Amino acid sequence: MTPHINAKAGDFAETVLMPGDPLRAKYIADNFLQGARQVTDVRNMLGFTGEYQGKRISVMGSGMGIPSASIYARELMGEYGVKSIIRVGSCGAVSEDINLRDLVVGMGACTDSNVNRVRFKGYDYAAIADFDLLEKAVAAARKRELNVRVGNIFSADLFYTPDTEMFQVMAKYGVLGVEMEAAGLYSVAAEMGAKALAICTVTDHILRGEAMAAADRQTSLTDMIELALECALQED
Ligand SMILES: O=P(O)(O)O[C@H]1O[C@H](CO)[C@@H](O)[C@H]1O
Ligand SMILES: O=c1cc[nH]c(=O)[nH]1
Repeated sequence: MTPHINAKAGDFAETVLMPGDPLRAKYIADNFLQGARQVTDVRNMLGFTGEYQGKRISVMGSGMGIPSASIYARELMGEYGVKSIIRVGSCGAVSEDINLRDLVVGMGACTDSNVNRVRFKGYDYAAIADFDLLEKAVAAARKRELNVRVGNIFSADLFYTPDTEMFQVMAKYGVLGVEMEAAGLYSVAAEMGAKALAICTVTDHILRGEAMAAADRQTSLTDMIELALECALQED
């Protein structure tokens, strides 16, 4: 057990899907995994392990923001033998050519958080996805003819930022989506010698003020979850 996870040794599979919302973790376990059982519930940050097409896979919530996600990723990779974490999140778009329901794969993650400078002795750490996972996700998306975009995302500390002009800067620099965890998840994985990838569904367009309707949200999340599971299937 760790301070934040009360699973037993061996309860987690080596590959974990990680949404921010613990209830999305339960939804994935209930609807996509066979024989899933709950393995942790500290602070209601639920985690489950089951099977997908015969392969053992886990799913656990990360909470919102880099500090929360970093705790769970660190404990899973450090104490439970987890080798790959695939984030399945939501994000907001800032570019004209990104639309609701698009899937965004975070090849890299910019951030306004200071955590990676703390880790990296004040220098700028380039937070990048594991290339092997990235390749698998892109190949699986092509096979499924999913509309995925691959590139930089931005992991923000503040959901309600006072600096809204920054959204225009992000758009100019080609940021595909704004979310709150990937830049921390990528550096924890690097620190632990493990693999991480963030896949996000565009659930709102920040500059256009659009938000996905509930029915659309369900279908698009399904595309993202199945894509992540397809990647997870190919992990060792
Ligand atoms: O839908 P999830 O995975 O929680 O991701 C996004 O949603 C939350 C903010 O509403 C943040 O965690 C952000 O990263
Ligand atoms: O962090 C997030 C997630 C979804 N939409 C946003 O605007 N920000």
